[in-house]
Amino acid sequence: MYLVVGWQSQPTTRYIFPLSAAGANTLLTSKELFSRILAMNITTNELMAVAIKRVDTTLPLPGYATAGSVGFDLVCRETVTIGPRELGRVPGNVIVQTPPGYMLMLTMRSSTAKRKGLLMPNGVGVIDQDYSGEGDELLISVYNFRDEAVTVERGERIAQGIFVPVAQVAWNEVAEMGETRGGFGSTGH
Ligand SMILES: O=c1ccn([C@H]2C[C@H](O)[C@@H](COP(=O)(O)OP(=O)(O)OP(=O)(O)O)O2)c(=O)[nH]1
Repeated sequence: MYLVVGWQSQPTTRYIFPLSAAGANTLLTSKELFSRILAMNITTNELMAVAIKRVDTTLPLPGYATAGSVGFDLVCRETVTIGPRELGRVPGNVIVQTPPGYMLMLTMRSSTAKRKGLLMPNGVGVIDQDYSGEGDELLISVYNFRDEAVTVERGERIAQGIFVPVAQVAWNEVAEMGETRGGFGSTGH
């Protein structure tokens, strides 16, 4: 038996407490609930420890620019020139052990397209949990959409990494699915 507690202002937030641990048919007072939440160490500023290795230790670790930043800015390890309308790869200087339950997503910083004329040709970079061996430096894929060459300097920050909760699933194959809901604008403007 479980008790699910949610807040209306944040409908996606759910804390689930097995009541059996407290005894069947036991209702918790709000004070007891809050002490359990605190005991679960759910805080907004608790940081997860993640193993990281720098390839070039003379460059700084990637960092969060502000207290509220969700992406950490990668620091480019080498100066790389990308020809007009060409693809390139810029080494991000770090190897990261992404924790179980997460993926590491790489995206461009929003300023990069205008400042450098570079896009990420793969849309977002998906960094697997097992891309964490000695040779597995994060690489930033880039596409130079301008008609002149562009140079990314060593130490420059063009991309960011974001840890995102993910799941692998076990397929449950079925013969039929339910009603379609449409898509691609089927609900109107
Ligand atoms: O922007 C990126 C995208 C990927 N990778 C690394 C980490 C990732 O775990 C690995 C493989 O990426 P992905 O699976 O997207 O590429 P693939 O083309 O399927 O290659 P592979 O066959 O090696 O999986 O390459 C990067 O460093 N930067």
